[in-house]
Amino acid sequence: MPEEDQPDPYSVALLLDFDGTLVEIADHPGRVVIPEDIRSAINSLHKATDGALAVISGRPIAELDAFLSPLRLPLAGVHGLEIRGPDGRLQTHDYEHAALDRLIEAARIFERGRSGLLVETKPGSVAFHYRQAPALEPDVRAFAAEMARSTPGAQLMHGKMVAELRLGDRNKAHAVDHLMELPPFAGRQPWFFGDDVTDEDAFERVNHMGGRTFKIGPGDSEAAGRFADTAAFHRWLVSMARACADANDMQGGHQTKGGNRGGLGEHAPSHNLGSMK
Ligand SMILES: O=P(O)(O)OC[C@H]1O[C@H](O[C@H]2O[C@H](CO)[C@@H](O)[C@H](O)[C@H]2O)[C@H](O)[C@@H](O)[C@@H]1O
Repeated sequence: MPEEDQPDPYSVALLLDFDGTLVEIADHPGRVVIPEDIRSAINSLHKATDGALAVISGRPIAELDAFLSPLRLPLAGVHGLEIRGPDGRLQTHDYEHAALDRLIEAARIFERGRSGLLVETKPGSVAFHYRQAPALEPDVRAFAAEMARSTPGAQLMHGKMVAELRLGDRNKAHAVDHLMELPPFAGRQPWFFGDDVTDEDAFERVNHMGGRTFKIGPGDSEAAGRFADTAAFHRWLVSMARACADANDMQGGHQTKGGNRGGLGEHAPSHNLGSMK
């Protein structure tokens, strides 16, 4: 890995997508599992960066908390509609609740008799998962497009085996903007990691901010860097966390600039931080 691809925990903010990035894609949204070494690496890197690590996901914050427990991290949920900053304060962007009720009602009717279709309802959003019935894709896309046309303020997004209708005019770029204005994120270089088309808004924004962007897996992307798959990203994340822990041990776990980060010391070489392969 080139030296410039090795983050210095003192100066970067790590922004991580959840599905396909921190967890492997599963056949059902409720069946994802966060590997213990990844939970532990996230915890170490959250400390090493003085708290400048956040998860930015399409899932609601309550679900992310449940999967990540006992970690309690800065989070952006439902593609930026919900944000919980480092101080623990939750902010929710407004949307028309009556419009969501109408979307849910129509979705439930559409779902009837379509075996394998999963309708997921979230604050400000309805998602139609067809992973268990891929033949439904054209039908789902046509229905979701029609609902988007007939619902003022609805945005249609296509993710991995899912079509999603969102209200509230937010996307992951807004989440990046919001978090990067807050300490300890402010003033750091954002590094964003994601696997899906729903991460593209954030890739563009982070590129524009002079940050680093990494796409996980195949597919066209605005991201400048790439990991072959989720497993490759996990190896890199774990090696980076280990390097931070080793650097901290070398310092005897002493207080470093900004507190006891459990991270690399001010003068530690950045090439300790592992490889992307
Ligand atoms: O922004 P993310 O953290 O990547 O979340 C995107 C969506 O992830 C979930 O759906 C996806 O993952 C499921 C589990 O692996 C998979 O079964 C599904 O096909 C994928 O689309 C989640 O259910 C959605 O709410 C998120 O928006």
